[in-house]
Amino acid sequence: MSETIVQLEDVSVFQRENLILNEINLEVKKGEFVYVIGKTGSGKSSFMKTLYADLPLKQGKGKIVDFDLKTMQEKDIPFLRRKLGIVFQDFKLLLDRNINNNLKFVLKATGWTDSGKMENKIEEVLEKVGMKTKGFKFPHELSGGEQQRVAIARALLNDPELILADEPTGNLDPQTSVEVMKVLQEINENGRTIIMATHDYALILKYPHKTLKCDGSKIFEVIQKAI
Ligand SMILES: Nc1ncnc2c1ncn2[C@@H]1O[C@H](COP(=O)(O)OP(=O)(O)OP(=O)(O)O)[C@@H](O)[C@H]1O
Repeated sequence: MSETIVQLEDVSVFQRENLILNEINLEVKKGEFVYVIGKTGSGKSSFMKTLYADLPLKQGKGKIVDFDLKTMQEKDIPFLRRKLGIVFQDFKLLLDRNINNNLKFVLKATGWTDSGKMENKIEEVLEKVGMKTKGFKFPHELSGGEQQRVAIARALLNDPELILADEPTGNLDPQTSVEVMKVLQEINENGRTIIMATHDYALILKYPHKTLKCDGSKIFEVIQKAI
């Protein structure tokens, strides 16, 4: 029986007092790759934020990688985030240090202390995204696609059970988007669960996966032809 990574029952998503999405019922199993699509302002980011507990779950039931979104407290959030790898559109690398030190910073912040182990882990994740030789470079010395690959490497540092990617190709040209997508695809083929919000229909057609659409305060599965 495959493991459930996300389970939402009758969930509503609010931004302040405004209802953005409601009646969300969803199950994501280990190893799935799921897209979240929808027009600007339809609630994709709000949905993703609910999953990583940036927006509190006020209505409905939600479980994500063993955490109960309804009952979890502020102090539990860092522990949830350690089980997730989060990738944003704007990379969010620290500009004042090189790639190795960006990754080391995250490892130290999440409790790693052994220098040798940290170095091995950094090499391992950079290799996974094809950036093994670039660890000494600063973010501004890398292209957008390379920076996003580093951001994906950073998301892999703590072997997350789920990767949440919010418009990861939003700042990239079509060719670079495909390269970044290939990295995500490979990570998924190695068993990692991925939920990715995107506007990029070309990518969805090229790499078809289960697709959820946000529209009219609802989120529902669509088949390729209907996108
Ligand atoms: N911090 C906030 N405070 C209040 N309202 C917000 C906030 N963030 C988003 N909203 C509102 O919530 C709605 C959904 O926004 P959201 O960012 O989730 O949409 P989206 O589908 O991700 O859009 P985009 O594709 O442009 O990123 C919009 O009406 C937006 O104005």
